[in-house]
Amino acid sequence: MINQGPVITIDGPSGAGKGTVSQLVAEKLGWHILDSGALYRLLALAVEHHGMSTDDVETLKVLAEHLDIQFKQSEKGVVDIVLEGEVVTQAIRTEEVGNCASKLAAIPEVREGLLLRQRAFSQTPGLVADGRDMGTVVFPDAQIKIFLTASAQERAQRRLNQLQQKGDTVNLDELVKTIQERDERDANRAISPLVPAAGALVVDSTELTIEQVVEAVIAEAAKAGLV
Ligand SMILES: Nc1ncnc2c1ncn2[C@@H]1O[C@H](COP(=O)(O)OP(=O)(O)OP(=O)(O)O)[C@@H](O)[C@H]1O
Ligand SMILES: Nc1ccn([C@@H]2O[C@H](COP(=O)(O)O)[C@@H](O)[C@H]2O)c(=O)n1
Repeated sequence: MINQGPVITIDGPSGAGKGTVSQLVAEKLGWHILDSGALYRLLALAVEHHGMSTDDVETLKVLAEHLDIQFKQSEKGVVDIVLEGEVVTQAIRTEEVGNCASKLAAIPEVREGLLLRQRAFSQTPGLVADGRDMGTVVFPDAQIKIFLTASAQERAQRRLNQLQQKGDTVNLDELVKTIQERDERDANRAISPLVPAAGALVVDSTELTIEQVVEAVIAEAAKAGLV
């Protein structure tokens, strides 16, 4: 595998803060970012848009390899996620799409189809990659590996706040249940299960602020001589 520059991997369960922390660390370091969960979510949305069956795994693999996806820097400084010409930045963030993504993510052909696309994000000056198997499978040679977690209750509360800010009506108990179901599926699947990579620093953010988690990651990068 050719790694173009150093890689920091941030894996962990849903709502642990991976995306938020990855974004801030990447901004501080001036590095690229890979939101690998977005790729699984985009595939789930494409499967739904095309009314495809998830039984035909070879066709799913081809779709994963060739899906027309763009991450476009918009004028407002945010990244627009574009699927087959349509901006789907918000549409991929629902719990429903997350669940479909998690079901597709258990199919080996889907993971194979996305593997090289994910590795292609590794470019100089460096990459912060967030997901479930970044440190174990996609970037096993990464210089820094973080496993970011938090209690299911805290993660559900964070998700609730996030959804309420968008004006969605949600129920905390239902969110805890869906989050636990997704964790269970992600951690127990036969291929690339969600586990801390060997040598990963495990950070439990239940009692930490976002800034404290970012500092912990930057401190690791500094220890390794990356900053
Ligand atoms: N340490 C923290 N303290 C409080 N809130 C946090 C913390 N970390 C993240 N959050 C908030 O929790 C919510 C979920 O965070 P985020 O989307 O980054 O999680 P994630 O791990 O990437 O989730 P997913 O895997 O489902 O995409 C966001 O609203 C974020 O601002
Ligand atoms: N490296 C990854 C990233 C994600 N997944 C699966 O996709 C689902 C959605 O991911 P989010 O991070 O956007 O919530 C997730 O539940 C995983 O099933 C994955 O398998 N590997």
